[in-house]
Amino acid sequence: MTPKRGADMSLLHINELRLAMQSYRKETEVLHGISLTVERGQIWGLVGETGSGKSLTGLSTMRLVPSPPGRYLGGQILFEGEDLLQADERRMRALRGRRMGMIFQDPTTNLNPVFRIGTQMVDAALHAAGEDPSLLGLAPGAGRRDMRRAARETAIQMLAKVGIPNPESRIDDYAHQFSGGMRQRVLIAMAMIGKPDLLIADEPTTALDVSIQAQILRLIHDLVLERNIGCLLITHNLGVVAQVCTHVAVMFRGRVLESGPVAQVLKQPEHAYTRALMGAIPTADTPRGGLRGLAGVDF
Ligand SMILES: Nc1ncnc2c1ncn2[C@@H]1O[C@H](COP(=O)(O)OP(=O)(O)OP(=O)(O)O)[C@@H](O)[C@H]1O
Repeated sequence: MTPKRGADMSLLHINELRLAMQSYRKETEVLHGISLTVERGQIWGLVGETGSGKSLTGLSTMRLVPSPPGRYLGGQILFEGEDLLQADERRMRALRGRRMGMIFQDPTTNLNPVFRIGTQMVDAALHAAGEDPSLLGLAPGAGRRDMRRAARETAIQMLAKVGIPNPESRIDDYAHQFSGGMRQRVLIAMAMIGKPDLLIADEPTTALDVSIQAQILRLIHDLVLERNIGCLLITHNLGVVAQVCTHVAVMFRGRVLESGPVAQVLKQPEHAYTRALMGAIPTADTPRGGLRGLAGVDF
């Protein structure tokens, strides 16, 4: 389907998105009209406490919320003007891995333990290239074998890019042979191999040691800006937002409370909830046990 041009050609424009989830005998609205616009070169932090709807917003963008239990009640998800709520599964499969990449919290659940890293990356690169050899730097008419070879070459380059030492030999290792931080780098390489225009990262560093977290966030930041793509970074940690994001949307109970450039929102938060989240960022001066909890606070 050719996207309709005109109305909104932002990279991603989520417009008044409403989603309900069915759970035992009852349907509950969980996203109450989310609006958000992501342009190239922007890293949007989606921040908020657990259950505020961050992951469902990210998953909706990739149309990965299963239905049932999910049901969209209204709104649009415009990807370069094409409404993904109207797209069929075939169209979404073509977009995922090619135009959109996703990184999840726990790399172990997203890397298949049975296959070598290289096999999974080559498959991802071939999926992204589809029938078009030029996407792997090959001339038209290149055969499957040439495409495989080029895909492996691309995978090695991508592993080098995300900082895996000796990628020519490490590509033939299995996921369990990598440390947690290295696995997350491999997952980033896999998400980026199809040269996506939009990257969605859901708590990509939560499972990692603090020292490794900063490196991985820096890597995502640099890749997004270098390739001039857009990124949605889902986190419950406003400190992460302050570290790498250009923009932030603060979510609370299925709504965006406030959004805008990070410098602006963090400097002059309009909402008490944002101020409370900021109070939860540890600083060098924070005494042990001195962080304020937000549980039970009603905004
Ligand atoms: N499969 C599901 N069935 C029913 N309700 C769900 C389902 N998945 C999520 N929800 C509900 O939707 C709301 C938003 O969930 P979501 O996972 O998007 O929150 P989140 O902000 O990403 O939280 P977390 O930081 O814990 O991942 C929550 O109230 C959650 O209970």
